[in-house]
Amino acid sequence: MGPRPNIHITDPKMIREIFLKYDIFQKARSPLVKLLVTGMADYAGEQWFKVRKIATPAFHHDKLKNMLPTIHKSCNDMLRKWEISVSKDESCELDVWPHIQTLTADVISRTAFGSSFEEGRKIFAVLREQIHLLIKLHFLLIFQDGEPKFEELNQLKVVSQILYEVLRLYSPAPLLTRANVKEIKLGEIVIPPGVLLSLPIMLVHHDHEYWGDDAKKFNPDRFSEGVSKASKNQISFFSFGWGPRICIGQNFALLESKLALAMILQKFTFQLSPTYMHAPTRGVTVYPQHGANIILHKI
Ligand code: HEM
Repeated sequence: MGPRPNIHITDPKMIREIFLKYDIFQKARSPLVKLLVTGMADYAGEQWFKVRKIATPAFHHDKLKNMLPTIHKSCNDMLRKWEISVSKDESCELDVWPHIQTLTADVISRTAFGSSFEEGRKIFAVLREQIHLLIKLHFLLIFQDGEPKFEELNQLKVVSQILYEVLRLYSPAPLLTRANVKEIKLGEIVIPPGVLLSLPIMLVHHDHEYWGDDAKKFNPDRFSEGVSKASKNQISFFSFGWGPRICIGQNFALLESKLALAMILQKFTFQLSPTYMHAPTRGVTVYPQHGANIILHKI
């Protein structure tokens, strides 16, 4: 679309090269996204390097561990509301999508503002522009294949596998874009400067060549030996991007999702509502167009 040539790159080797040469293949965003997202995710060169260096310790394992009680509080608030909803009949139908959106916003404001001012200031500088990225706890979409297999879910390993499989099938960012700042050879192709390169996560994530015959199926087992062994090619999964500019918040997002899911499953069982319509669509991120209606049963 438009006057700029745009090449879709689906070859994992080329995708890897684009992510590694991040100073040549720079992030390219539409003016609309630029309006919504400013900050580290949009910086390049020296400016990016400095901010990333400052922000990285805020996402260190120990820091995340300390955030756990805060995330726990936010999850509890959500679950309390669900308990009130089911209290009369021991079950009820609920569109949980707005609840999940509130949870992600709540966790971010508590973790960013609730910690010491200095720390909060640093984290918030990073998080401010990323709130939209947080609205992506897509675990409910796992129901697309019928009944969920939740019996084994008391093990966090299984929860991780489920989260990765949901991120594979419904990557919140379905496509990443780059533009090269100078002429460069990519594989056998010479690319003049300014060409748009689209990295279609959704296409690569659904490709039979890398994921096998069941590529379109929900099968968390494929992640049983970790992300790198889940597909035939090391870089076939890149919901969080890849390389030096990989998502800084990925462990934060996974921690929050795991905890939320584990807590929900301790208090509720659920089934898909007959009114649920499976129609994931793309806004700023991929989201369930008609909400996520489920029937909750209190345990
Ligand atoms: C499921 C949740 C998330 C997904 C799928 C996701 C996805 C991504 C992706 C694909 C990128 C790379 C974009 C590119 O290369 O063009 C990215 C970068 C980034 N993400 Fe996330 N993200 C998530 C959660 C978060 C959270 C929770 C935070 C902050 C707390 C965050 C902060 C960032 C930042 C700051 C960058 C830019 C990093 C850099 O340029 O060095 N993300 N994210």
